[in-house]
This record gives sequence, structure tokens and C-alpha cells, in this order.
Amino acid sequence: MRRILKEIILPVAGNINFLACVFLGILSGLFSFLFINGITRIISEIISGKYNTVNREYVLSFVLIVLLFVWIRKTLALKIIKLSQKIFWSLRKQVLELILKTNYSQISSKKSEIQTAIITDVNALTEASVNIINFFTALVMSISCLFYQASISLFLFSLTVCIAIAGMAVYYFNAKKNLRNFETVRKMETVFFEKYRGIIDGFKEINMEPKKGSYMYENIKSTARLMYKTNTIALTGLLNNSVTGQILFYILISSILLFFSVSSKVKSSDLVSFVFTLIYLLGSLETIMVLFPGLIKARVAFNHLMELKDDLERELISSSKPEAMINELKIRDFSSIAISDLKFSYDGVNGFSIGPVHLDISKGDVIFLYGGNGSGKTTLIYSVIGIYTPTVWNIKLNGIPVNNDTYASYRNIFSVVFSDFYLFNEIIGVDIIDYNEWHYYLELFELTGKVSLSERVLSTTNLSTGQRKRLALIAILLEKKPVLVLDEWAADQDPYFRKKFYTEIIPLLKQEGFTIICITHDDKYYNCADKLYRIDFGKLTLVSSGAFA
Ligand SMILES: Nc1ncnc2c1ncn2[C@@H]1O[C@H](COP(=O)(O)OP(=O)(O)OP(=O)(O)O)[C@@H](O)[C@H]1O
Repeated sequence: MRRILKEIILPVAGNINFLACVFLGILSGLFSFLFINGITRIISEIISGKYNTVNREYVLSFVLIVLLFVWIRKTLALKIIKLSQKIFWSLRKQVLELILKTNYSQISSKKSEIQTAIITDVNALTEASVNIINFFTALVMSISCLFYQASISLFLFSLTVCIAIAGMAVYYFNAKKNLRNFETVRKMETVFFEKYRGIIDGFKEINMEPKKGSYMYENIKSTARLMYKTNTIALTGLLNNSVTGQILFYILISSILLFFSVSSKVKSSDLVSFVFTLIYLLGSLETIMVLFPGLIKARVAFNHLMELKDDLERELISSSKPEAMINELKIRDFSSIAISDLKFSYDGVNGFSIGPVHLDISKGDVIFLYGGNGSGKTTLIYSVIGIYTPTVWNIKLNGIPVNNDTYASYRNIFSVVFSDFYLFNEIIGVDIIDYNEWHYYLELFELTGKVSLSERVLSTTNLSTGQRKRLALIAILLEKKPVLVLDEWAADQDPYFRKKFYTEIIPLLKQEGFTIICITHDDKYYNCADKLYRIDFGKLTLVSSGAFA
């Protein structure tokens, strides 16, 4: 809990604000106690026959206590709402900021883990942060009740403390087992999200073949069943503890009334006050026990969130200020990239690897890369443009070596349409959109009348796959980055447009100063490249050079 307080609550709430919440929580507990104390006192006076006329002092005290109590609760509730919202969004923002800074391989292998963190862990931690304050309120109430009981009868007080310690011991010894169960449930939550994503992402396939849907459903049901079982065991464990505590207290209350009222020397009015306070004490202890599962879950969530943060942070791309020369590199300033001895391997004993790769890219080059399925084209391109961090690399941009600090900004010189591209519904990444250029490209890619731009928002992205790819290419052309990378871009184009792409559009883009790297299987157009490369089993070979030159 200390780490949750130190690393999550205090940085968001601020020390003073959090202390104010705790202080109000303590005051709230004290005022609840004062109210109960007032009631028990009057009951004792009624029993002993001392309360015969309306006591103005008592009435005023009650009004004051109730008014102050309402004010404190309201102020505290408002503060808690604000605090919980702050914590909730701050945690989500922290995860998102990390996602944006980390690398692709981390994200692609952790999609479900991140989704669980953003939904389940953030909720558990937000709930717990609020409950910590409620916990203090209940704790203060319990301590005040115990003090009051001590003032009535030390013997009965000691008996109560013994019972409370026994109850807490049962809780403590079972906490570890429950924690393990909650940890298992949390891990299965990630599996659940993975399967859930399978249903959403593969919905078209499921729609076509209901058997696939039934299989996925049964699969997800078995995970859900296991989660249900483990969660039920964990919660039942906690409930059993709570019931044990309750039973112990009921035994205590009954014993006081049935046995100690006869044997002890406590006055009957004090005995009533004691039992009455005991009932409230039981209420506060129950509140603490109800908060307990949430606090245990928060611990599990915290550990997972910290693990995820550590994992993502380990792979953080340098966030140091990019060197200006590289960061602001315009098309006209770009002259070359020289890559030598670049190697990359996927994790695992027999992980596929590429390299050592030697590749020279000069301004205006049109480079085509081909190779069989699984030969390593995408892996090579991802390593060259910095989506994957190569294991070994020696890259010079405009003759200047790229180092760890400039690596992130080195990636800035590339614009990419991936084979599994995502089309944003706005033109983003371009500070000022040149509308003349937009219309020119719209005409060139034969999309005039199909899509328009208002502010920077596209009128539609509901186009055919080939048209969507054309739009994705227009969007990156507007970015005006020196090197365009197109992964099987023409694969979804009809023969007419494919021809136009290779024989008209590429030369036009070359003239505009772009350097172009295409992964392609269109052997009919291999002659349109300045440099043609083949890749086999991760090894790159220059096949020919000089077509456009
Ligand atoms: N994320 C990954 N983790 C581990 N291995 C991978 C991963 N992605 C690809 N591979 C392996 O790397 C090899 C090369 O894959 P890559 O995607 O680079 O091939 P490709 O030439 O682009 O194939 P295609 O033409 O089918 O797109 C494959 O044999 C595959 O097994």
C-alpha cells in the first residue's frame, strides 16, 4: 500500500491535498463517533432515569454535530470524486504516454496486456485510492469506539481487543492465499482480452463461418469459467474471514449480555453504552473488511502496472532532444543513407534473422525489394526504418553516424504505407496542409469527387481497399518526408492503376525529390527501379542498378 500511496496517489493528488482528504476522513470518523457517543449517553441517562426534561445543551450539540458532519462528508465526497477522476485519467495518460514512446515490437506483443492495464488495473487502483480514505475514516471510528470502551470497562475492552486481534489474524493468514487467487484472475483477464480481440478482429471470418464463432465462444467461455471459479474462491475466502470476524463479535456481544452483565461490576447503563458502541465498532470493522478485497486487488493491479511500465520503459526510444539537423531534415537537405553491417534477430533460439545488410540509399533513388514469402522483406524494412531496433547497426545519414540519441529522429525521415496500414480519418502529422497539393494528388490518384477535406478531417474513409491505399499514400506525401517506403502498395491496385503507379507516379515523385523504397512482387515492373534488390533467408543481394538513372 505504501508504494501505491507513494508512486500513484501522492504524485497525482499532491501531499497537501491528500493530507486534507485524510484529515477530513479522520474528522468524519470522529464526528460519527461523537454522534454515536451522544446517543449512547442519552440512552444511558434514559435507562438510569436521569433524562426527564428536554436538554437544550444536548439539542444544540446534536444540531452542531449533524451540521458539521454533513459539511465534512460533502466536502470529503467532492474531494474524493475529484481525486479518483484525477488518478483514473492520470494512470491512463501515463500508460498512453509510455505506449507512444516505446517501440513497435513491445507494443505488438503486449496489446492485450496493455488493454487489461488500461481497463482493469486502472479501475482497481482508482477504486483503492478512494478506499484508502474511507479506510482511514473507518479506522478512526474504530479507534475512537475502542477508547470509549476502555473508559467504560478495561476488562470488557481487553476482551474486545482480543477478539479483534483474533479476527485480524484470521484475515492476515488467509490474505496470501487470496492474493495468489487474485493474481491468477488478473493473468487470465489478459487471456480473456486476447480472445475477445480475436472475436472482434476476426468478426468477418466468424460471420462467414458460425462454427468459428462457436469455437471462439466456447474457448472464451472456458476462460471465463476458470476466472469465475478462481474469483469466487478468492472472494469466498475473504467473505469467510469477514463472517468469522462477525461471528466472533456476535459471540462477544452475546457473552457480554448473557454472562458478563451478571458477573462484572459494570453499571447497567454503561453496559448498554458498551454494547451499543460495540455494534458500531462492528460496523466500522466490517467496512474495513469490505474494503480489503479492493485493496488486495489494487496490490495485484499495481504490481502488473509496474511490470508493464518497466517492460515498456526498458525499450523506450531515446526521449532526449533530437539533434536539430536530423529532426528538421527536409527533402532538399537529404542526400544519403549508408547502412552497413545491420543485423536483426527475432527473440527465441531459432528466431529468424537478417543481415549483415549493406545498403546505400541516395537522394532520388527508386529502390525495389523483392523476395519470397517469409524471406525477410518486411523484417529488413522495419529494421532499416527503425520500427525494429537492429541488434547491430552502423547507419550514416548524410554522412553523419546515427547514434542512440539521434535514432528516434532518424526515423523521422521516412514516411511509410505499411501493407497492413491504418488510415486515420484526419490528415495528421502535417503542420500546414497545402490544399493545392492535396487537390493535385487527389487528381493524380484519381480520387477527385470521392473524398474531400474539411479543416484536416477526411469526408470519408469508407472506400475500396485500393482507394484507401491511394489515400494513405496521399496523406504521407503531404508530410513531405525525404524517403517514402511502400510495402506492397500496388498489390491492391487494378492493372490499369498499377501500370500508372510504376510508370507515371513513381517517376513524378522522383522528380519532386522523393526517394522511394518499394517492397513489390510485380516483376513486370522491376525495370522501373534504379536499384533492384532480392532478399533470401534474410540475406540481401543487389540484382541490378541503373534503370531510371
Ligand atoms: N513478430 C515476429 N516474431 C518472430 N518471428 C517473426 C515475426 N514476424 C516475422 N517473423 C519471421 O520472420 C520471417 C520473415 O518474415 P517477414 O515478414 O519479414 O517476411 P516477408 O518477406 O515480408 O514475407 P511476406 O512476403 O509473406 O510478407 C518469417 O519466416 C517469420 O517466421
